[in-house]
Order: sequence, then structure tokens, then C-alpha cells
Amino acid sequence: MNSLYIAGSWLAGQGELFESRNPVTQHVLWAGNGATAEQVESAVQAARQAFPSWARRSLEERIAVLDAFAATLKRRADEIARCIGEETGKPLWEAATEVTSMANKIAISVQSYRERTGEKSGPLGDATAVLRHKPHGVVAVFGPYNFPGHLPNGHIVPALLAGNTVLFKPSELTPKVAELTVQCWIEAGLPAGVLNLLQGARETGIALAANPGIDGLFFTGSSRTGNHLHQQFSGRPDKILALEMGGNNPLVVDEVADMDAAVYTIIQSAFISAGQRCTCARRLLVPQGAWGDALLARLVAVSSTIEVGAFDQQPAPFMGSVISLAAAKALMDAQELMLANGAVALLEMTQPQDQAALLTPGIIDVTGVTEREDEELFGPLLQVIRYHDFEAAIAEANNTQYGLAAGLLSDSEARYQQFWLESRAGIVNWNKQLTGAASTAPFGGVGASGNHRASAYYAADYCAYPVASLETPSLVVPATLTPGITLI
Ligand SMILES: NC(=O)C1=CN([C@@H]2O[C@H](COP(=O)(O)OP(=O)(O)OC[C@H]3O[C@@H](n4cnc5c(N)ncnc54)[C@H](O)[C@@H]3O)[C@@H](O)[C@H]2O)C=CC1
Ligand SMILES: O=C(O)CCC(=O)N[C@@H](CCC(=O)O)C(=O)O
Repeated sequence: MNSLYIAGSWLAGQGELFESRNPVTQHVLWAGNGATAEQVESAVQAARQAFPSWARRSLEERIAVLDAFAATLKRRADEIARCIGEETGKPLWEAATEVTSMANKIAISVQSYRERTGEKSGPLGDATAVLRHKPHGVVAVFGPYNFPGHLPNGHIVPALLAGNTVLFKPSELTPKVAELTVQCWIEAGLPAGVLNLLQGARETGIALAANPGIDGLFFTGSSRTGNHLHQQFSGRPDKILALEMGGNNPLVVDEVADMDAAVYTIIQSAFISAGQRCTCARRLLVPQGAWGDALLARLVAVSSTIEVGAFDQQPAPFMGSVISLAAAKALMDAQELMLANGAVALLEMTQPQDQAALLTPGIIDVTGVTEREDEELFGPLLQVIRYHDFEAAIAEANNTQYGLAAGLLSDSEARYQQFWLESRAGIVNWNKQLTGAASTAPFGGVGASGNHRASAYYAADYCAYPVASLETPSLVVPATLTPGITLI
């Protein structure tokens, strides 16, 4: 099978054979070989060769190709949504929203490019000061599996718009979505070599990140891999590295008037995408006492009725599967370990069928666990921590190495102001679910969640560098000379 797309041609990978499966039926959806280091090198060469003419095209010409891509996505939306649903396990309704986000990314990126990296000029003395932006060159894009279309797209679109050429290394768990996305780019008329697809697992990723021919790397994935890349790029200030990583996100609940609204918002924060969003609430901070007890009882009652099912099940489930049987097992093991360490299951996460990666929502009270691991558990497992007062809740919310998203459900604006001031995260929400960040806003975290290169609306910033020019059409001697110089 021709799994790689290099210099405008599909060709077979010569690396390791791998496959992707429907996480519920285990049916094989895609199989192919990954790219070897030599094939990575030939893709880098292709991207290098394609770079000058792509970068020299006018912005309007590049936008025309991007617009054609958006039109292709819209025309093939059902097919792409089905492919996403089948490969990730997310329900079709949710996969459809992913395709919509992909198509919307084009106009938003154009607006952001013009606003953040556009051209500006004004008089400065007897010259004109001009600010323009240039692309970095050849950049690598690494994608995660949870949004196999939308999140790589969030790097690829602004990178191409700015005039870079791209090497796309998708998650090895979602090669089919990546292949379909590249087909859409080809259909849109993207010239050969401008976008190259390097399928493969870790070894391909390692070869690409280590290739000296890349000018930058834009990564969305786990903190562990991101950290590794950060170390690998240390001492390389010439290369741009943008890291979007995970979180251990807190959602603090105050005693609110509308308990059902709180329950609904908690469920949307913790269990959408089967808990596989980097913005998902992982830690729910609930006040001690009768109101907190009642909230948890209601949360458990409603969560236990959540429909979990295959991506195409009708009527549609709220939650699909997690990405793989291996991921399901790791989550079940993590829950078992927490329970062994003194956590109390309010609603135990279960895996109803051994051979399907479907998990039911889990809610675990970890208040009594003294050594709580500050790790992201990427699935439908919410940890509850009871707090005594609001100050203690904020302290607990900040008790993490991560800093992606933090939220407060409260009827008090004063408390929100305090929470906003004292919490440390790139997304801080009030009475809104933690998930579902807007593409029209910057998206990124602090601490172990990122390296201060926010994506989404601010992706334009890491896709181009500013060039400041002082310009005047003719060279003249200044009216006043600097002391010590005489023009005889
Ligand atoms: N902050 C954000 O914007 C987002 C963060 N994420 C995070 O992504 C994670 C889930 O995605 P995964 O695919 O599991 O992430 P991952 O880190 O396992 O993989 C991401 C990519 O890196 C590659 N890779 C793995 N090890 C590598 C190495 N040593 N060198 C080079 N490449 C390597 C993989 O093949 C894949 O293409 C979660 O932790 C989640 O929080 C997911 C979505 C958004
Ligand atoms: O990148 C964008 O355009 C906006 C950010 C975004 O879509 N965030 C999503 C997904 C993040 C994830 O979990 O991977 C969200 O906030 O739900």
C-alpha cells in the first residue's frame, strides 16, 4: 500500500508495518508501512525544493488554494466525519463538528494572519518603517489521535498560509484520517512537495524531529513526548518549536443555585470525547458538606445514564470509545491503582466488553489519597477532591505541574475575579464547560502544558517571523552629519 505522499507522489513506506483498527469492532481500517529515516530525508528535500515558489506566491494565491481545501472539506464532510468516527471511536455527531472546525479554520487563519502577521508601515524620519513577515521554511507538524483532522489542521493551515512547506507526521493511531485529509489537499490543487505525508510510529517521528533540514516543529500531543522534543531542540535557537501538550485540569464548583446546570457542565467538561480532550476536567473540586454531597449524588445519577456506544450507533450515544484497547486497559489499571491507594469509587468506570474500547464514565473520590499522582489520565475518569474553603480550592486547583485549562462554576463574580487572578492556566472559564475552546481565541497552556507558543488564533505567530525594514528609494547624505565625520 502506498502510505506516504512525498513530492506529489504516493509511495510505499519502507519502515515498520502498522495498522489502525476500529476501536470497538477491532476491524482493520488501514494498514501500511511507516517512513524510514531515508524517506523522511527525501520528503525534507521535496519540501525544501517546493519552498521558494510556494513562499513567493502572493498571499491571495495561497489563500485561493486554502479556500479550495475548505470547499473540498465541506463537499466531502460526511465521508470525512465517518472516517474520523470509525478510526477514533467518537460519535458521528461529534466527528461532524470536527470537520466543521477544520473548514472554519481557513477563514479564521486568514483573519489571524492579516491581524497578527500582516504588513504595516509608517514614516520614520526620512524613511519608511515597514513590518513584514516571512515563513520559516520547512516545518514538521506532529498530530495527536484525539482530533486527527482538526488539530494537525490547526498547524498545517496557518503554516501553509504563511508560506512554509510542511512535513505532516500524523498519529500512528489515525493514519486513515490523515490520508484522507491529504487527498483533500491534493484535490484543492496544492502543488507537489508543499505538503508531504510521513506515516509511521515513534521511529518515524524520531527521524523527522532529528532531521537537520527542518526549520521548525509544531507539535500537539502528550507532555512526555513534548518534553522529549524540547530537550532535543535545546541549544537550537535557530529552530522554532511550538508545543501544545496535556493538562490535569481543575474544575472548581462553588455552591450554585442551579445544581442541574452544574451537573450538565461538569459532564460536558469531563466526559465529552470519552474524556479524550486535552481541555477535559480531570479534577473536580467540590465543597465539603451537604450541598457538595447532593451535587455528587446528582452527578453520579446523571452520569450513570450517559449513553456510551459505537461511533455509528443509533440513537447516537454521548460518548464513543477511547482510542484503543491498550488505552482502555491503561485507564482501567489507573483506576484500580487509585482505588488500591485509598480512593473511593462514586461511580466505577467499567469496560463492558473485553474486546471493545468502550468505557463507562468513572467518578472517583481521591480526597483521602495522600500521594496523588499529577498525571493526565486521558479518558472518562474524573477525580473528585473535596475542599474546605475557597482559598483551599484555588490552592488545590493550582496544585499541578500543568496549566492548560481551569474553570469555576459559581454565582459569585467576586469569586470568579479571585479565581481568574490566582489560577495559573492558559484557559480560565467561568460557568462554561472547560472543553470546546474557540478557534478565534489563542489556545495554549503554561507549565508542563506548553512552551509559550499558543496555537489556534495565535498560531500565526509561530508560523512566520517578523522582518523590520527601514526603506527609502534613494540614498542621500543626511542634513546633519554625526560628529567626527567630514565628507570632503
Ligand atoms: N494542548 C493541546 O492542544 C492538545 C494536547 N493533546 C495531548 O495529546 C495527548 C494525546 O495524543 P497522543 O497522540 O497520545 O500524543 P503522543 O505524544 O503519544 O504522540 C503525538 C505524536 O508524537 C509522535 N511521537 C511519539 N514519541 C515521539 C518521539 N520520541 N519523537 C518524536 N515523535 C514522537 C507520535 O507518533 C505522534 O505523531 C494527550 O496527552 C493530550 O492532552 C491533545 C490534543 C490537544
Ligand atoms: O485549535 C483550535 O482551533 C481551538 C482549540 C480546540 O479546538 N480545542 C478543543 C480540543 C482540544 C483537545 O482536546 O485536543 C477543545 O478545547 O475542546
